[in-house]
Amino acid sequence: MADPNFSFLLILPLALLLLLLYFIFRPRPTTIPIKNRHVFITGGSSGIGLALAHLAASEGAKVSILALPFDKLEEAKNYIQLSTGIDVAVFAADVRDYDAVSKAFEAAGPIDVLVVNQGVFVGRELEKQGLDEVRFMVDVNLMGSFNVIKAALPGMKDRKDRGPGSIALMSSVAGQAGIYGYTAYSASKFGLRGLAEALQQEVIIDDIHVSLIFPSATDTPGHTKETKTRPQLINTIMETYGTMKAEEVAKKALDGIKSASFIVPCNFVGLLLSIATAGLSPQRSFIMAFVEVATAGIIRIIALGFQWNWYTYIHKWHGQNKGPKVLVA
Ligand SMILES: NC(=O)C1=CN([C@@H]2O[C@H](COP(=O)(O)OP(=O)(O)OC[C@H]3O[C@@H](n4cnc5c(N)ncnc54)[C@H](OP(=O)(O)O)[C@@H]3O)[C@@H](O)[C@H]2O)C=CC1
Ligand SMILES: CCCCCCCCCCCCCCCC(=O)[C@@H](N)CO
Repeated sequence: MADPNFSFLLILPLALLLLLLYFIFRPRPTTIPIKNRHVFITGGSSGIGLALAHLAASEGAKVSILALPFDKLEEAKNYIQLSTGIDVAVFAADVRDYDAVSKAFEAAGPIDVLVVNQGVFVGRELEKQGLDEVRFMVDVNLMGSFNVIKAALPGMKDRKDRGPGSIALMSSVAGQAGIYGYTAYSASKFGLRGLAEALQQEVIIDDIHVSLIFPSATDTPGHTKETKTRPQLINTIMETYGTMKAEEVAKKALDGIKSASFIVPCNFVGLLLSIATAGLSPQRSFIMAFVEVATAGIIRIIALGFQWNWYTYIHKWHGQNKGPKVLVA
């Protein structure tokens, strides 16, 4: 049997740490109701956005979706209406066009939950990627999110006695770690994190709660299209981590929004990454804060293990087994 004094010495500091974190963790927990609320989803015509729109409608939300003016928008509306019986409002706009986005929000009326989900991705090494493709990703994923939030925020702030609001941003695990072939995409998604961390401080007094969602690779029309054109090296690296279903990601995302979590991982790898990159992000669960503090060292070792694995792999791919070639004069 362990010496009781020894157990006490071990448990006491942990208990004190838990107590300290309980007093300091901010912002305080809250919950975001979904039933009978107006949930507005950009990029709601396909993949993760469509699955989320369907799930929110089936939980009794009034759902609006925004996407480019293609047939998919009407198809999505009919699909959700047929399977849930809930009427869906659709708005055709390019998130890169602020005026068009603004008009959509004027027509949509007050929003309780805004999900900024639209996104484009073309995996390719920067050297082989044109600046037009780089700009495309930054414009749609990052600037497009600014356009959407700027256009929606005044109406969301004006909500009188409507209960807590939410702004959720769809990032990616490539927005937590830089991944080979994703210089532009990762930059656009890392950008969302700065936006989200600062925005949460600005809108907390309006009872608006920001969530940043980090899906791993997910089986969607956008993903299927991308895997056909991206370099084989990316496909091989990604294969290790598997692919989630859009419905699974939607469930994790909606649960994260409901519990007003700032960081929302969607699978185990995402959870590891969330702890590894906790940094100065808000934390609404003191238990998670405790996990972050208690595992910081070991998580860093695991992260370094991943880097070791990736770099070894990249060198092998280029026909080198022992790391970078050293030029000897
Ligand atoms: N699938 C994956 O592996 C992962 C995806 N993500 C992120 O999840 C989000 C959704 O991705 P996913 O469902 O896979 O993608 P899809 O390509 O299947 O769907 C993207 C959605 O965004 C809309 N969209 C694209 N460009 C614009 C634009 N300029 N203006 C308005 N709407 C636009 C599309 O509309 P339209 O159909 O009209 O073009 C569509 O509704 C993205 O932000 C993506 O970065 C994150 C991690 C992994
Ligand atoms: C401490 C622990 C560290 C764990 C690191 C694990 C890294 C996982 C990499 C998963 C690759 C999925 C990228 C999705 C890119 C994307 O967003 C898609 N749109 C592109 O298809």
